[in-house]
Parts: sequence; C-alpha cells; structure tokens
Amino acid sequence: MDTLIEFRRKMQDNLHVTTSIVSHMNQEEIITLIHELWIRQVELDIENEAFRHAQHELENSLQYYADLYNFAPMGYCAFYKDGILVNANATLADLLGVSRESVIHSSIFHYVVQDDQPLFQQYLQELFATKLPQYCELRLIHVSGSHIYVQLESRLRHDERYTGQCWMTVSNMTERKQTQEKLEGLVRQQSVELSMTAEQLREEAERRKRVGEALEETERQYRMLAQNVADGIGIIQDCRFVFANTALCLLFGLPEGALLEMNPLDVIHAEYQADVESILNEVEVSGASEPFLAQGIPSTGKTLWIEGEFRVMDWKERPAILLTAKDITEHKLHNIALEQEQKRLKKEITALKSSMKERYRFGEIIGKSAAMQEVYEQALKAAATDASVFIYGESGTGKELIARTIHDMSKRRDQKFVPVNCGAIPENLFESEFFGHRRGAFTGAIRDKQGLFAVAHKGTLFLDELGELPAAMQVKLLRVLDEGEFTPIGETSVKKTDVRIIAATNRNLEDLRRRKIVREDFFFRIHVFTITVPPLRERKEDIPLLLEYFVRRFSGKDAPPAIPGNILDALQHYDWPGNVREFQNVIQRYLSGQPLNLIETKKEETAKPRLMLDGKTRPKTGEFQEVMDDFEKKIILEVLEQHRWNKSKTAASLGIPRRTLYRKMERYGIM
Ligand SMILES: Nc1ncnc2c1ncn2[C@@H]1O[C@H](COP(=O)(O)OP(=O)(O)OP(=O)(O)O)[C@@H](O)[C@H]1O
Repeated sequence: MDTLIEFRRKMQDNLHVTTSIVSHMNQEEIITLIHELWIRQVELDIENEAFRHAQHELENSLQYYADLYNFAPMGYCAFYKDGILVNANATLADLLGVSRESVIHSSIFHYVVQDDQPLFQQYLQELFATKLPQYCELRLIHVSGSHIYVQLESRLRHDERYTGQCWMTVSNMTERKQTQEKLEGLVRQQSVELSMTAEQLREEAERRKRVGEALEETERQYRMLAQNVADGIGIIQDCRFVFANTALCLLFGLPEGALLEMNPLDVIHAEYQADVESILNEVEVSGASEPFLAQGIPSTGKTLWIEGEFRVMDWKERPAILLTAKDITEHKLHNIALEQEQKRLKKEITALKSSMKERYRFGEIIGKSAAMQEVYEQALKAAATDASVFIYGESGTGKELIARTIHDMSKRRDQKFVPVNCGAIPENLFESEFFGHRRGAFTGAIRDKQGLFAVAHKGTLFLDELGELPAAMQVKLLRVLDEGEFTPIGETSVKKTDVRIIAATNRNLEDLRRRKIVREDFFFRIHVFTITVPPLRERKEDIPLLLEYFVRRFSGKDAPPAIPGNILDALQHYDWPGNVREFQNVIQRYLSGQPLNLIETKKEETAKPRLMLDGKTRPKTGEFQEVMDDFEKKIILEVLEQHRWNKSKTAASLGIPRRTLYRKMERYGIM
C-alpha cells in the first residue's frame, strides 16, 4: 500500500514536470510524446497486470502457507519465556480439544499434566539457558481430561523479529505410545511367559537331569545288581549275548565276559538245542515270557542242569531277549535219584504187596498176623517218604525194630540210624546229648562231644520214649527241625543238620498232648505218619513163628531143638505183658536151661525181687564187675517180669529212678 502512494506521488511530480515540458513542445513533438505515452501506458498496463498476477500468486501462496501451518500434521505454537502462547496452529488446538482462539494467550503450562510439570519446567529452563534445540516427551491434558502423549521439539528464535520467542512443534505420540505400551505390555507379558517358560524349561531340564541321573544311577544299580545277583542274567540280541553277568558266565564255568558275542545255543546241550531255540523263537513272536529247562555245556565237562526264562525287553532301543538262568543240577540230580528211588520202591512195594498176604517176615520183623501185615504196609509207605513217623505200641512190641526197618528201606538207608531213649537221658544233659558241646563248655565237659543231630546228619534219629522229652527240649528240637541248624554248647558257629525223625512211645501221646506234657506245635511237627504196633497178646498166631525164629537165633545150631507141644501151649496161653521182648527173653532163658515160669510171673504184681540163682543159672566166674553186671541184669529182668514190664513200677520196686532203669536196660541189652 505504501508503495502505491509513493508511486502516485512520483507520477504527479512527473506529470507536473511533463506539463511544463509539453508547453514548450511543437505539435509533432507532442504527437510523438503522446504516442510514447500511449505506449508507456500500454506497457504500464501490462506491468500492472503482471503485478496483479504476482500479487494474486502471493496471496495464494500466503493462504497455502497459512493452511500448511494451521493444518500441518503436528501442532505448532509459539510462546515467550512466561509460557503465554502467542501463536498456535489448529492441529495443536484440535489435539487439546479446544479452539485455536482460546489457546492463543493462554499459558502453555495450563496444558501440561501436573505430574509432568517439573519435567516441562526443566525442559524450558534448558532451552532458554542453552538456546539450543531441546526435545522431550511428556503428557498434555485433553479438554476431556484424558492424557495425550506428545513429543516436544523447541527452538529459541534469535532473529530480530521473533527474538526470545520459543517455537515448539508438538507431535502426538499417544497412539504410538499406546501401541508401544501395548507392545511393552505384550513384551512384558511375553517376557513373563518367557521367563516362566524359561523357568519351566529350566525346571524341566533340571528334572530331566535328575531323572537322567536317577536313571543312570538306577541303570548302574541294576547293572551292579545284575552283575552281582546269584542268578545268571544275559541279554540276547541278534542271536548273540550282548550282556552276560558274572553268575551266568560262572554257570558255564567261563571267565567274566566270555559269553559276550556267543550264540546262546552254543552253551546248550545238543539234545536240548532245538527245544531252547523254538522257545526263543516263540518268545520273540508272542512277547510272552517262557520258562525252560535244559542241560548246559559247562567248560568243566560236568553235568549242568539249568532252569531259566526268556522274556522280551528293549536293549539300547532295540528289541532283545532277557535270559535269567540258575543252576539246578543238584536239585535235578536229586530229583532224578528220587524218581529212580521211587520207581525202585514202587517195584519193591508191588513185589512185596503181591506176597504180602503170606508174608511171614518183613526185614527183621517176624509176624504173619493181619495186624502185622497192616504194620508192614504202613512201614512201606513211610519208607517211601521223608516225613516224620510216629510209632505207637506197648513196650517191647518192636517199635524200634520197625523204625530201623523203615530207615533201612528209605533213601537214607546208607546213612546212620541213631536211636535215642529219651527216658534214659538225665534232664540236665538233654541239650548236650542232642547238640553236643565243646570241651569246657560246662563243668564236666572234659572233651568235645558230638551231639545226636550231628551224628544222625542225613540219616534218621529215632526218639524212643518221646513222652519223656521235657517241654523246653521240645521247643529246641522243633527249632532245629524247622531251621535245619543248631549250635553246639560253647560254640558260636551254627551247624547244619538234616535228619529224619521217627519217634515212638508206649504212652498215649494224645493224652500227653491234652495234658500239655507234649507241646501242640511239637506234636504236629512229628505226628505226620503214624503206625500202631499191636501187642503180642492180640496176635498170638505170630507166636509159633516167633518161637521158631528165636530158637534158631539163640540155639546157634543148624538143627534147632524141637520145642515140646506143652511148652508151645504155655507160650500161646500167656498174655505177654512185655510183648516180643519178654517172649525173646523167655525163649533165651528156656534155651539156656531155665524153667519157663510163666504162670508165676503172670500172677505176681507186687512181688519183691527174687533171686533165681540155682546151680544152672549161677554166673560163670570171671571179673567182679562182670559178675555184678550179670547179677544186676537178672534182677532187673525178674522184677520187670513181676511187674508185667511196667518200667515205672519196676523202677519204683527196685528203688531207682526211671531214667536209671532205662539206662541199665539199655546197658544190659534188655531191649
Ligand atoms: N516182630 C518182631 N520180630 C522179631 N523181633 C522182635 C519183634 N518185635 C520185637 N522184637 C524184638 O524185641 C526186642 C524189643 O523190641 P523193640 O526194642 O523194637 O521194642 P520197643 O517197642 O521199641 O520197646 P520199648 O518201648 O521198650 O523201647 C528187640 O530185641 C526186637 O528185636
């Protein structure tokens, strides 16, 4: 505008000069001038037009820049140090949710979130102090109260026109911030998840490590176990041993590791190879475990029987077969021997049975009565087993003879038969008798003594007069029978024993059990097989046979003396309280020339001992002890007869303890 006024004034001056010039000009000159003026006019019009156009262009550009400022994608504002806004674009106003007019002249601090005020103040201080561009991020408040995350970039103007003014661009970061926050949240969450997963992974790894270690340990233990167990263990893969423990190698008499890479059939006896191979194949196909029994080929060349089992398993992630095997040679040979023994016994029994009806003797036992046939049959059955046998019968009926016969027919016949009269053992010596003792184990133990269990090892122990066994001893015997071992007195090491018990009594054992003289457990342990021997008076048909047997035995002649009919009659009519033992003694005495004297002995119950020393019976002269022993034996025999072989009464009558009588009877062979 000022330019136009200036222009007009200059033109008027020019016009005034021109008028004064024109007044001095001729017409031609004036026409030329007018023409020039006209041209000038045209030129000016053109210039004017160009100028107008330029102005228009300028106005357009101005509007464009104003719009560009106002509607720029980021907020702009300007303020002085006091924070009062002198300018702000529409974008900023929109950002704050207010009109542009209300922003201008308001304080910039008004729009900053309270918590971020210190930060903003610091930011401005830096800006005005350093006069260098500054950046920061903070939150502005929208008119709705919500927070807007913004990034500020401020510059301090130095140019003359705007000196001290701060121009600030405000970039809306809210969306980015939210996205960032969301992302951060996600990252945080994923980090947590990740860390949890990592923790889980770590725990899992730890667990796996532990499991691995445990597995390794278990594997080590199993390997150790497999190496050290008594049974042979092998693993077969592709028909080769890939593992064989020490026991398996030893089973075949091979050094450790020698079985590896060997075909298992190579150590099996040719006779059993096909069977074992087919079992192996079957196990592979069915997956079920299969037992087998075969003869092996040990390096020792001895007989080897093995019992084992094949079972499918995985070995180093491939199918394999686990072999467990044990040496049963002893057991097998024992069984074979037993089977042979049983066959032999069966044959014997059949042969015996076929002639049983007319059987007059059974081993050393004489008798053809039906009652004795029954005894023989029972004895045969007992001989075929190893079970305990209990023999009932009156004194002198032949219980020990039967026990001995059972032993002689049993599989133990090559071992000892050890008879023990329980009634003859002093109470305080039971333990020592049965278990033995070491020298000095107790007063009177002047030398080592083997006990009955050691003597009868593998044989038969005949416990006669079992009813005389003290209860405390029954407990001890029971333990030995159950455990198969005992410890001699004064020793610490246990000894093995394997004895068969045959027990006998002339008392009613059932009654003793009821009266608790015999313990229940002990009773049942030995009361497996029972045989009852009938008294002689109930089988008088056996008397002629017994007579013939004893006459032959005691006369010692090829042609035994004939026994008169009246003697046989007397023997038949007597009721034999002392049974076969008494019969045997009577015959022995008769053959030595003494009278039978049966009637007298029968009726005398309370008689005092009588001496029967006539000329014939007087003992031969000899050593004093011999004479005394002969004398004592005769007295005992006579008193036994007087008391019908009742040992308790005989002992009482003789004034000696029963156990002493037993011992004396044993000593003098009054058995
Ligand atoms: N049937 C028999 N045949 C031949 N001798 C027999 C017979 N029975 C018993 N004896 C003989 O009679 C004696 C006594 O037999 P044994 O000792 O076996 O009887 P016991 O029943 O055990 O007697 P105790 O109960 O007194 O111990 C022995 O010499 C025995 O040989």
